[in-house]
Amino acid sequence: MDENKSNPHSTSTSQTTRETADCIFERLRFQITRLGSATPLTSHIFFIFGASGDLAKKKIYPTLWWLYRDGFLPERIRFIGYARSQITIATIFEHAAKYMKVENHERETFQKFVELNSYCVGHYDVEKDFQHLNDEANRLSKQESAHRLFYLALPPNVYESVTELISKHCRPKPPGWIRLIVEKPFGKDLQSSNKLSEHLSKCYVEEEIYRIDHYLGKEMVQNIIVLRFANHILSRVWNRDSIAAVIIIFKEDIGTQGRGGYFDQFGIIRDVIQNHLMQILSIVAMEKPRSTKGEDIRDEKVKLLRCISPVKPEDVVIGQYIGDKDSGDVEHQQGYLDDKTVPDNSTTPTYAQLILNINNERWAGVPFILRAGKALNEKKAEIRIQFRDAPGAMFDEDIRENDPNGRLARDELVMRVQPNEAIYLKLNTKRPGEMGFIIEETELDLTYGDRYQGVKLPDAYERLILDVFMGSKINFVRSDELQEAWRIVDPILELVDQKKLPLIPYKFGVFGIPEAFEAAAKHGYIFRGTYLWKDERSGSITSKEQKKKEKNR
Ligand SMILES: NC(=O)C1=CN([C@@H]2O[C@H](COP(=O)(O)OP(=O)(O)OC[C@H]3O[C@@H](n4cnc5c(N)ncnc54)[C@H](OP(=O)(O)O)[C@@H]3O)[C@@H](O)[C@H]2O)C=CC1
Ligand SMILES: O=C1O[C@H](COP(=O)(O)O)[C@@H](O)[C@H](O)[C@H]1O
Repeated sequence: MDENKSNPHSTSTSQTTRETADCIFERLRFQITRLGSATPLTSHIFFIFGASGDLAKKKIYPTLWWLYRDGFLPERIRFIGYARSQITIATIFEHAAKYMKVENHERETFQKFVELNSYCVGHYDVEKDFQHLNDEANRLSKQESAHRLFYLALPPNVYESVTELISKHCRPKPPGWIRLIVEKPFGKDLQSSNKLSEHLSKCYVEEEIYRIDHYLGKEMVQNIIVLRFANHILSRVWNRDSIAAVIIIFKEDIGTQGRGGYFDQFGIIRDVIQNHLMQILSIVAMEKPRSTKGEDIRDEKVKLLRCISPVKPEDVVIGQYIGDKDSGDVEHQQGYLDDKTVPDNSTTPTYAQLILNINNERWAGVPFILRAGKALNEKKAEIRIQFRDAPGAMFDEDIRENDPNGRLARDELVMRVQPNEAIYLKLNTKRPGEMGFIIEETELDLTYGDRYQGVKLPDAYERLILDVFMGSKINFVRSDELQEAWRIVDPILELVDQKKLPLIPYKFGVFGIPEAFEAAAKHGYIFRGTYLWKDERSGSITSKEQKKKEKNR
């Protein structure tokens, strides 16, 4: 018998899930109105520059749709796409369709959203095109003082002219405000980044600029601050006395997939480490901010970055993927240089590991290892805090008998940013049921999918675009943070660009580069390879199933 039918008070799982999600949305909407900055009745215009491009199609249009669908955007809003391509808004929506994930019951709402969108053709450096865009915006919003948000989903070579012409021709009349969302890369090195910052500061005040780093919008990255500063038990051990090493890992199981034109000019250090991983590092290691205000948090991040010396060449390992001709997977047979958008003899790294030292009282001597690679065996991002060995030799005999490594495993706190967000603490326990002290590794586990069933975690772009509407800058990068992050990697980038560091080839689909593991071990990060994550231990999940699950999320 169907229990739900017989009991009017019971709900089906999907109903419960929907209700949980509704409660969360309701709470969020309340927070937004309380913060008041989205001012629901004032007109807003959201401009998407580079509307014909990849990011716009995959992330920006879908995010705007989800925010609109869930009732987070101001009532009076228009969206205007802008690019050089002679296309229509219909074409843009056709291309973005598969990323929008519109459900059948949402069709009517979606249609309303589509009707709020339009597209303007124009160049990125022609004054009259921007004047025309401004006229069009005024006509559509019927208000010259509508608040305006500009998303620059554009390659960096046009940032300067676009930002100048927006400021010159497309500012709203007061009291309308303007907010400019700038995508990374913010420059190519310290010098070009400073030049861009100087240029922006001539046309905009800092409050108007939102430098987006989408990792700052990820649930687990946002949780680091709470985990660290709302748990006394952790704050006592969060230092060099207890922590042996910290490793922040980014892995992708795809290659450049046709984005080689962009990637080859930047490489993995600029693409991922200088921004996403350095941002994570600064939150993991900063001192406690005075408050949760954006400026207080960013002040602490900058202070921390200032304690890091530029990376030394001996602390760097770089690599480039090659095709694995024996692989059954056609994509894995293609190396980086086989990508048609990559120059034939490119030496751009697709894998890098940098080991940093933070010269302050809390962290001196603790290696911070930043590791990122494309075309590896899995997609994963995580932070591992490895604690020091348990002192005293009490279990030595028992370990020698039972453990091939002859030493106790180190405790490790892992924050899995993606996929399947989780926080788990790896610990040693007595193997249950055994007579003696047979020790095995296990975990205290907070897997979000189990603990928070039915809770929808918004996509990083959803949170960040909403932040811009609300005028919250906590999750955006300040110019001095940016400057410090570039300072740390700048000398290494110079050596990489001059081809002065050995580039290690690795096969598409491998776990990583042995030289990087050896360097991490030499600095004190011990990887035993004996621990199995709970799902792997129980055999309940194979990596293919894991992938499938992730794809369906
Ligand atoms: N794609 C992604 O997944 C991510 C992208 N980003 C960042 O977002 C920004 C946009 O990326 P993405 O959408 O991939 O880029 P695209 O290469 O798709 O470029 C976006 C649009 O810019 C215009 N454009 C492209 N090349 C040039 C050029 N040389 N000169 C002038 N205009 C040009 C094109 O529009 P038209 O010709 O119609 O004017 C194009 O549709 C970049 O800064 C990138 O680093 C960040 C994170 C992820
Ligand atoms: O910024 C970038 O990030 C993506 C990875 O983002 P994720 O949210 O899927 O982890 C990366 O593929 C890309 O090269 C880089 O520009």
